[in-house]
Amino acid sequence: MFQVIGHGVCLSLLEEVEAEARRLFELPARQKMKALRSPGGATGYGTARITPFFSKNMWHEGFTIMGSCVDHAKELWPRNYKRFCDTMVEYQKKMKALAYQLWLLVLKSLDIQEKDVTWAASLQHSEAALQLNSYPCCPDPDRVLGLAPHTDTLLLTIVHQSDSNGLQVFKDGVLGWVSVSPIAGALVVNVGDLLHIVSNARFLTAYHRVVANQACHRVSIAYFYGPPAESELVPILPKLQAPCYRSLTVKQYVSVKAKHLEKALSLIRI
Ligand SMILES: O=C(O)CCC(=O)C(=O)O
Ligand SMILES: [Fe+2]
Repeated sequence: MFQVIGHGVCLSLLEEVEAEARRLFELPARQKMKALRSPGGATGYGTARITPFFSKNMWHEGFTIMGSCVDHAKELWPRNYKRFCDTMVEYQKKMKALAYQLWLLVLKSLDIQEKDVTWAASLQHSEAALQLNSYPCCPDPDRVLGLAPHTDTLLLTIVHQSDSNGLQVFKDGVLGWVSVSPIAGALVVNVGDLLHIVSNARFLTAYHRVVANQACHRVSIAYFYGPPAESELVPILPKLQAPCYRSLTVKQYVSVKAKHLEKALSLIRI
C-alpha cells in the first residue's frame, strides 16, 4: 500500500465525489433502501460483501457502481439524479486513466514488457467497480469494526479517503496495524490479490481494515481495477524463479475468494 500525489486528478473533483457520496449516505434510510443491492446483484446500496465471514458487526454502509448508476440514482433522487451520475462517470474516467498509468509503472518496476501480459490490452475494456463507503460516527467504537480485515481481490485499488483516520494496514513483525493517515489531495493505492499473483508475490497484497470513529462521519471512495473475468492469470517470472501460484482465470479466482476469503491465495499456492 502506498499513497500517490501529483496524480493529476483535480482536488475539486475529489471534493465533489466525496460531497456526492455524503449526499447519498445522508438520505433517510428508507430512501436508501430503494436502491438496495439485489440478492446476487453487484451494484447498489448495502452492507459490505465480506459481512457473512465475520461475527463482529461492521459500522459501515456502502454503495457500489459499475459503469452507469442512473437506474439506482433515479430511485434515490427521482428529479435530481444527474449531478450524482455525472460526477461518478467523470470520476471513473479519471480513475481508469490513473490506474492504467500505475499499472504501467508497476510493469516497469517488475521489468515486464506490456506485450508479455496476454490480457494487457483488455484492461482498457474491463469493467471496474466504484465503491462508496460510509462509516457514521459510532458511539462505542470498541464494540464494532468499520470494515473487517481483508485484502482487495483485483489488481489495484485507488482510494480517496475523507480527512479522518480509520484506515489501517497490517505490517508483519512488530508493527502490526498501522494507520494510513489522510494526506490532503493524496490517493491511497492498495496492491490487490491479482497483482500479488501475477507479480509472483513481488508485490504483496495489502491486508487492511477500517476502525470505527467516535468523532466524525468518515467517507471513502474506492476504485477497483482489474482485467476482465475471462483473463488467464499467469505469474510472470524473472529468470530462474519458479511460479508460486497456479494459473487460473480471474473468474475462477474470484469464486475461490468468494468462498474462502483471505485463505484464497494460500489455496492456489503451488
Ligand atoms: O474506507 C477505506 O478507506 C477502505 C475501504 C476498503 O478497504 C474497500 O472498500 O475495500
Ligand atoms: Fe479494501
